[in-house]
Amino acid sequence: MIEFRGVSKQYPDGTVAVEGVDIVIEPHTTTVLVGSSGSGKTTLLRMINRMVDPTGGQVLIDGTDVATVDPVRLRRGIGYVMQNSGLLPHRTVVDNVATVPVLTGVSRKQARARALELLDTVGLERSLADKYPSQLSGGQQQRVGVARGLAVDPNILLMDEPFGAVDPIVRSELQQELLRLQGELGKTVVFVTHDIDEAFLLGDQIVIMQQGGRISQAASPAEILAAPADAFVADFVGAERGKRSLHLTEVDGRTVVVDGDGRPAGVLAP
Ligand SMILES: Nc1ncnc2c1ncn2[C@@H]1O[C@H](COP(=O)(O)OP(=O)(O)OP(=O)(O)O)[C@@H](O)[C@H]1O
Repeated sequence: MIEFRGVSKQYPDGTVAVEGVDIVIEPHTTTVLVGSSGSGKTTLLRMINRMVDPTGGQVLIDGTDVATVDPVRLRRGIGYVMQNSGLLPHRTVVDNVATVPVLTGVSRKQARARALELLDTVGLERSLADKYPSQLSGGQQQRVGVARGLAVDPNILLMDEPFGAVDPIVRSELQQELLRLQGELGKTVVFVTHDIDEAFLLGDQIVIMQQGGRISQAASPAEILAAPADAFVADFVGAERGKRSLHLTEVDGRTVVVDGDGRPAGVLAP
């Protein structure tokens, strides 16, 4: 279990990124931190693996304050997947996945064998193993990033906008893949996104952040939809959903799909 207790973060320049946050993240569940740009999502995520240290409060993993754990040792049990995959460009796919296990003392041969298995796990052909990241599509690179995050077999997987930089179709595939993976692996996943639809799809728990790094609501998708905590949540959930809600209209005898802003999104085949 991951617990935030009264956590705040003020950066040295005075910016308050996170203010008095309390969250409980149950094991083997997915929690999505969602909110607009600058609402403190990445800062919160990075406090779990001590890439950022809080200036107030505590972050606990299974009851232990992470401030008391050596960061390098802590990160061995926590996978991290970032936007744009963060792969090393001069290393092959298999080496990118195997790098951290090798650093932690696993033999090269074993790490490579495990990396190849992980390519299977994330739905990549093993024939890609000896290619370089630039030879892969954006979606394939993100899958390698997920494989790398899983390489040390962590209990906790942190994902910072991992699907933000790919096109909507690939994004949808990656979301489905993550749901499948999570069903198989049952990690404790903490996922950051701007996209409320992505949050509703992936999250067991959704934490809606507002500017100034305060939580507006932390609850299941159903609870948030049924009873938004305040006008901010209602607006955030409603406005975002409205934008994406599609409806059909008839134009010149053809059925056109129109989004919530009135823009045509496609034409249905007759
Ligand atoms: N190292 C830093 N020094 C000073 N201010 C920072 C630093 N990192 C982040 N901030 C500020 O803290 C606030 C929260 O940033 P953070 O990146 O956590 O938000 P976010 O919700 O993840 O945003 P985004 O969705 O744009 O990534 C912002 O105002 C940001 O400018």
